[in-house]
Amino acid sequence: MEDDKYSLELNVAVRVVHMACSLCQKVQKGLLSSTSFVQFKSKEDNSPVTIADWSVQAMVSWILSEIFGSQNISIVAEEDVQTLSKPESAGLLEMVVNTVNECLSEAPRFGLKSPAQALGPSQVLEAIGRCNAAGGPLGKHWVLDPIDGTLGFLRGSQYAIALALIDNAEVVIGVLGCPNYPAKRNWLVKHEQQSHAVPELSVTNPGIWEEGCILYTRTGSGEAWMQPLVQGDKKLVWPNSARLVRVSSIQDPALATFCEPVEEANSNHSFTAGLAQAVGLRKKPLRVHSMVKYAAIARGDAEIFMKFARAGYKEKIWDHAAGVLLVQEAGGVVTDAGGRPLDFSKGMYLEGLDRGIVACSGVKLHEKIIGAVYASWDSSNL
Ligand SMILES: Nc1ncnc2c1ncn2[C@@H]1O[C@H](COP(=O)(O)OS(=O)(=O)O)[C@@H](OP(=O)(O)O)[C@H]1O
Ligand SMILES: [Mg+2]
Repeated sequence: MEDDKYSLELNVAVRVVHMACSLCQKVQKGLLSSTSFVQFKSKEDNSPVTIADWSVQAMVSWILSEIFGSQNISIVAEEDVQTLSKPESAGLLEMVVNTVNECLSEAPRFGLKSPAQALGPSQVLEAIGRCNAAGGPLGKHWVLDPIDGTLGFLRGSQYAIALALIDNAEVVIGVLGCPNYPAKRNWLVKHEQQSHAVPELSVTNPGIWEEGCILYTRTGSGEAWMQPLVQGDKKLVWPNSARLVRVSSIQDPALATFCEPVEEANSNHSFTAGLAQAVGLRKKPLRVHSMVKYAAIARGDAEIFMKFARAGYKEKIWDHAAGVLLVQEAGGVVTDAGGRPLDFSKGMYLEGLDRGIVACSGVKLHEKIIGAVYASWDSSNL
C-alpha cells in the first residue's frame, strides 16, 4: 500500500476524535456534578442516550462533511434524529446545539476549522441525520459510535469514541478515543485489581481519570499508535507524543487476562467462565464497558476479549470496526467464534456472525479459545 494512502482521512479522524473526547469529558463532569436527569433519555431498546452522544455525532458529521464534502460522504452512525426532533425535546436540542457550538469553537486548538457562524438547531439536526447511511460492500463509509459504552459514561467509568473508515468492505482506518483510560502501561488491570480501594470518578474526585488516550491505526501498516489527550486549553501539536503500542507477548493461558462486557445482558458470563476454565485461564475476568476492551488488547494490557451476546442479537459495525483494526495492526487476531473474520460488507450489522467475537493477542491463545468454543457449545444453553 502507498505510504500516504488514507493519510488525510487518518489525520482528520484523530483530530476530530480528540475534539470529541474533550466534549465528552466536559459533559461527563456536568453529568456527574448534577442531579438532573434531563441530559439523558432511554432509547426504544432501553439503552441510554445522552446529550453527549448526539453532540459528538453532530460535531463529527459537520467536520467530516466540511472537509470531504457533504455530497460525497457516507456516514453510518449509532444515533438517529427522531427523539431529538420532537417538540417535547426542545430543551434537549438546545443543550445539544450549545454543546456542539462550544466544541466547534475550539476546533482551531485541534488544527481544524470552526464554522464562520454558530450552527442553528436545524443545521445540528441535519448533521446528525446525515449519518443514516446504510453502509454495504462498495465505496467508502465512515463508521461512528459517538459514545460506545454509554452506560459506562453515565456511571463515570470507561467509554470510547469510535471512528473507522471502511473502503470496499475493508476497515482501513481505526481511531478509538478513550477519555478515562490513561496512557500509563497496565493502568486498567491495576485499577481493576484495586477497584475496591479506588473510588469511581465522582464529584469529589473528578481528577482520577483525567488523562485519557487515543489509539489509531491504518490498514496494512502493522503499527498502532497512542497519543495522550490534550489537557486543559493546550493546543494539539502533532504528533502529540505519539508512541507505538503492541499486543502482549504472553502465550501462557495461566498468565493471560481476559476482558468481557460488564453487563450480563450483553454477554453470557457463565459461558465465558466455562471457556476460561477449559483453556486454563486463572485470572478473574476484567469487566470493562465499551471498546476500551479492544484498546486494552491492542496496548498489551490484556490478552483476550470475548463477547457472546444472546441468540438473535445482531452486532453493529460501529461497535467493532475501529477496535478490530487496532488489535489486528497491533499484532493480534480477531474473528467470530467459528474462527472467521468479521464481515463489514453487509451494512450496519455484522451479518453472518458465528455465535460470538474472540479477540486475542496471538494465534496460540486464539486457537485454544476457538477450540474450547467448539468443544463446549453443544452442552451450553446458548
Ligand atoms: N442485548 C445486547 N447484547 C449485546 N450487545 C448489546 C446489547 N444491547 C446493546 N449492546 C451493545 O453493546 C454495546 C456495549 O457493549 P459493552 O461491551 O460496553 O457492554 S457493557 O456495558 O460492558 O456491558 C452497546 O454499545 P453502546 O450503545 O454504544 O453503548 C450496544 O451496541
Ligand atoms: Mg456502541
